[in-house]
This record gives sequence, C-alpha cells and structure tokens, in this order.
Amino acid sequence: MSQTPINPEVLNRPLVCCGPSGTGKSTLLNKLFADHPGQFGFSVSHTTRNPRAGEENGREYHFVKREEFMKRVENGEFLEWAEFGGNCYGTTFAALSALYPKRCILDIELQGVLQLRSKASKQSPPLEPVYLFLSPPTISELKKRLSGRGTENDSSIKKRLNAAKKEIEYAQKGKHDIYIVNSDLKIAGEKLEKVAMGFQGWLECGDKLPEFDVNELE
Ligand SMILES: Nc1ncnc2c1ncn2[C@@H]1O[C@H](COP(=O)(O)OP(=O)(O)OP(=O)(O)O)[C@@H](O)[C@H]1O
Repeated sequence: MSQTPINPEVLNRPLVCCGPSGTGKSTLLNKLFADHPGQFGFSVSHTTRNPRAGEENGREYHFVKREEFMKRVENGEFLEWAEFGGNCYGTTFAALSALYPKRCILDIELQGVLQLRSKASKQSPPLEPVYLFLSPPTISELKKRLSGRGTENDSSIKKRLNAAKKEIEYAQKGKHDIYIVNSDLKIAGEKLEKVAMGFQGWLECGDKLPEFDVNELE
C-alpha cells in the first residue's frame, strides 16, 4: 500500500475501537502494532482484582485495593470504569496521558464508550476521540468466529452475543465516526491502518454498516 502523508493533528486523538467480541479487533490491532512498532500505545488500566502469576504492577494493570479505586472514582480520575465479576476495572485519564507521544488506542466496550463520550469534551484540553466501529460482515459469521476461536464456553458465547446485540444496536444509531467491516482481513487491515495512522482520506475510507437483524443474536 502506498504511503500517503500522515496528518499529525489526528494522532493526538485517541482511537477508540469498538465492536462485538469475535469481530476481529485483536487480530486487526495486533497486525497494526506489528507493522508500526512504537507508534501506538495501549493504556494500563486499574483493577481491584488480584494479580495473576507473572503479572507485574504497572505493566498489565495498576493493581489497587477497592478503597483506593473508589477514591479515584470519586476524584473523577477515570475516563471509564466498570465492574465485572466482582472486580472493578477502569482507565484513568493519567494512564492515557502517559502514552504521549504515541497514539492512544482504546479497545473498550459499550459501557466505557458511553462514559468516555460524556467525559471527553469536559477535559482541559478536551479529548477528541475518534470512534471506530469494527463490524462483522454478518451475524452468522460473527457466531462462527466466536465459536471457531475455541476460547469460550457456551455460556460465555451467549453473554458475548447478548453484548453484541447492544453494541450493534448502538452502532445502528450512526454514533461512530467510522465503520470498517471485517470481511476480508487484508482489506479491513489496510483501512484500519489508514485510520490509525491518519493517512490522507482516513475519515472517508470507512464502509457502510451492513443491515443486521439483531434478533438473530437472541
Ligand atoms: N476477516 C476475518 N476472516 C475470518 N476470520 C477472522 C477474521 N478476522 C478475525 N478472524 C478470526 O475471528 C476470531 C475472533 O477474532 P478476535 O479474537 O481478533 O476478535 P475480537 O474482536 O478481538 O474479540 P474479543 O473482543 O473477544 O477479544 C479469531 O479466531 C480470528 O482468527
């Protein structure tokens, strides 16, 4: 792919990658990071869960006690946070700033996106995230990828498909800046690269969101 000039302004804008579990976000992002080493940063989240073997404080997560986490919530330090399975997880604004001058990439779920939307513009200077929706080509393909990955049991797949319904319903409202349909991996990867690198035409290179019948996710 020929390299067109990078627009430096856009690299200050966090790129928020949304999309149902199983769409191919990790696959596409890992390829992007491998092709552009040192260009992008993933923020280190805070969590109240205990570290697993081999995890290091400040590397995989900032491990904190619930009391400290909640104090940070009260202080308004989180751009997004949520509780899963009895533990809290969240991204602080400080964790985002620490990535500078690398472009910040966030892979967050709908709950986080909604919080970020309400908080980003209130920051000083305001954060101007680019919201990207990575879409599966069809619902049957999404189901195939989720089960084909072999990482989830039936109950986990069910939970993910329920969440996918909400993600897609939100996407259908047209709230994202760009939609990329991950049908052909190579084509989707090139589009993601264009958006993430801020290459000329990045804002116009997206796809039309496919027509989905979300009832197929029930
Ligand atoms: N374009 C594609 N064509 C066919 N298979 C794909 C494509 N993109 C990804 N996959 C496969 O789909 C599965 C799900 O991909 P991946 O794990 O990257 O999804 P994800 O969106 O990051 O999910 P999660 O949010 O659960 O981490 C993987 O097995 C991956 O190899």
